[in-house]
Amino acid sequence: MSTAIVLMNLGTPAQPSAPAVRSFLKEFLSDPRVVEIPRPLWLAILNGFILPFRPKRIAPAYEEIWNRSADGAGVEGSPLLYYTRRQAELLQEQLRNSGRDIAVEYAMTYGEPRLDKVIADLRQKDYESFIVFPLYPQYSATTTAAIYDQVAQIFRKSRDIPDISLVRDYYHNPLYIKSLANSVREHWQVHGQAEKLLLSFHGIPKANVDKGDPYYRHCMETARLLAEALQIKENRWQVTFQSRFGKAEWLQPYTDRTLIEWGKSGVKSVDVICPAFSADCLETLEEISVENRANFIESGGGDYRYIPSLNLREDHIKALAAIVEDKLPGTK
Ligand SMILES: C=CC1=C(C)c2cc3[nH]c(cc4nc(cc5[nH]c(cc1n2)c(C)c5CCC(=O)O)C(CCC(=O)O)=C4C)c(C)c3C=C
Ligand SMILES: [Fe+2]
Ligand SMILES: [Fe+2]
Repeated sequence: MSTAIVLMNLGTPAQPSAPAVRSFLKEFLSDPRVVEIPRPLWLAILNGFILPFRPKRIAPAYEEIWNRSADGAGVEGSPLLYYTRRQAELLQEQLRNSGRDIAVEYAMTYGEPRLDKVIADLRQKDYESFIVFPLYPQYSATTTAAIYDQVAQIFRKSRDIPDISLVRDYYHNPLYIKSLANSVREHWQVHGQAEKLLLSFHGIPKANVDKGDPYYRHCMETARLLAEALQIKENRWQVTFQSRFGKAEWLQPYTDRTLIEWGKSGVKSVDVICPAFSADCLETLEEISVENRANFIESGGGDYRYIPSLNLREDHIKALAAIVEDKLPGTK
């Protein structure tokens, strides 16, 4: 039976323009998995207060990061899309090198390429078995479950459903942790070790965790495993949560406030890593590398150094290959 893998990430606007950002945000923020406010109220807020203003404010930030991939490839487009496409190509190569002739494609939860289209194309080519692999190491209903919903929706009307499996999370995978640890050590070799290591995860509303989303636990466990691999003392690292959206309380402590406090209290240097992002994107290249750098330095902090996402690192691709191998028919 021929198996195909579909790597998935969140999605990104087609262009760094206000209309393209608006259509991306409309699709993304209309998903009830992403925002759990009662539908009629939320749609009124989204259409009346968010979509008329946010795209104009965010489009210049997308314009800033467009093309800015860490490997300097200068490929036109969104870094998230670029990295996901290259991750798929490299994962296919990696699997071929270990004797597995498997197709690896990619899709986005919102925007293009769409999962339904990618799966339909693969079925046309006679693939009968699929592994859908969300590139979110830590599970959250806001991200991973949204992909599960799409998979269920795609096959809702099929009589003959293919063999399909999904990767739920991989925050505890030893090769993922090793790859994070290697990236920090390599960064230290070049820049030296900063006074603090900040592990900034994308936030979600606190209420989601209170209602049972395991995301917070997955983030804390990722941090513990990484600190253990790096053998750093507890007072040298801190977990924070970034990208707060709206007025409700999100997971704390917040990245921006922590960096401002550290700046004010005279922290001389900080290394920042974002373990929830398998690829650099707006949230790392702009919010972390630009906005939060300014927060730290303008409040009196010293050196601010961003450690890139795992992106196309060889050890990252090997970790992804090992996770896939565990899911392949006959191996588990
Ligand atoms: C509104 C609620 C949001 C939740 C919940 C959320 C969870 C969440 N998101 C990611 C990963 C990414 N988010 C990205 C951008 C982004 N996220 C939100 C909102 C929520 N995210 C918005 C509105 C945006 C768009 C930018 C903006 O308007 O501020 C991205 C980057 C996309 C890109 O084009 O580069 C990623 C990746 C995770 C992992 C997560 C929960 C765990
Ligand atoms: Fe997000
Ligand atoms: Fe953001």
